Amino acid sequence: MTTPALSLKNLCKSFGPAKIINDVTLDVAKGERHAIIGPNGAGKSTLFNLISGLYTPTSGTVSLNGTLISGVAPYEINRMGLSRSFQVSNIFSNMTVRENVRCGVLHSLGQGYSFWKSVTSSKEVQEKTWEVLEHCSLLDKANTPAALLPYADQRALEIAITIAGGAEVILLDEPTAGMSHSETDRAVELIRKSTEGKTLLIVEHDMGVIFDLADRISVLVYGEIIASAPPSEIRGDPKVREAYLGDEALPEETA
Ligand SMILES: Nc1ncnc2c1ncn2[C@@H]1O[C@H](COP(=O)(O)OP(=O)(O)OP(=O)(O)O)[C@@H](O)[C@H]1O
Repeated sequence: MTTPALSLKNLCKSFGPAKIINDVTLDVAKGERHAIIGPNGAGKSTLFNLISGLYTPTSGTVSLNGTLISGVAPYEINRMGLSRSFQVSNIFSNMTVRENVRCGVLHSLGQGYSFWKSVTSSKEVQEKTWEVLEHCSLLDKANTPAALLPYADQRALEIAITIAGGAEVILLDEPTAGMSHSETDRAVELIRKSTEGKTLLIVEHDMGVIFDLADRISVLVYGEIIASAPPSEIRGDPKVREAYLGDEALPEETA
C-alpha cells in the first residue's frame, strides 16, 4: 500500500475538560481532494490547526508522507511540504500581487524576507513567480497593489501564495467564504487548476463547492468523523442527513 499524503491516527484535542477532537482517524491519499464538512463548531478549524502544527494534539498522531509531524512547529511542517491558507486573508495589502506571490516563492526557498538584498535578480524566483501568477489567472493584475484587488481576487491571491511554495499538500480553509455565485465558480476552477496533482484538504461551508470539487468527503460532528466516503455516498447517508437537519441542506444530485 502506498503511504498516504496525510494520516491522522486516533487524534484527540481537548481544551480543559472540553473534548473538541475525539479519536479522529483518517488517511488522505496522494493526489486526493478531500473535504471536511460539518456543522458550526464541529471542530473543523481545530482539526486544521492540529494538522498544520498550530496546536499540539492531546493524544494521537499526524503524519505527512509517513513522517510524524505532531508537535513539529508550523514553519517546519511548511518546509516539509504542507501549506495552508486561512479564512482571514493573509496577504500584504501594500505590496503588489507579484510581490506577494514572490514572498511565497522566497519563503519556500528558505530565503524568508531577506529578499531585499540580491534575490530580485534570481531567475528561479522570477520564473516561479510568473508561473504561479499565470496558474492563478492573476497575470494581468501582477502590478496591482493587493489592497486594490476585488475581494475574490484577494482570495485568489491567497491561494496563489499558498501554492507558490510548491507544497504537495494544500489545506484550504473556506476559500469561497463571502463570494458571489460567479466568484465562487471562478474560485472552484482556480482551486481545481492550481491543485492539480497535489493533495488537497478543504474546509468549506458551500456544499455546492464541496460536492463539485471533492473526491472524498469526511463529515465531522462534535469532533468525530461520522462518515468518510465519495460525494455520491455521503449525499445518501442517513447519519449525515440527520447531522445536517436544520443546517445547510445537502445538494441533490443534478446530472
Ligand atoms: N483555543 C480554544 N480554546 C477553547 N475552546 C476552543 C478553542 N478553539 C476552539 N474551541 C472550541 O472548539 C469548538 C470547535 O471549534 P472550531 O472553530 O474548530 O469549529 P468549526 O467546525 O471550525 O466551526 P465553524 O464552522 O463555525 O468555523 C467550538 O466549541 C470552540 O468554541
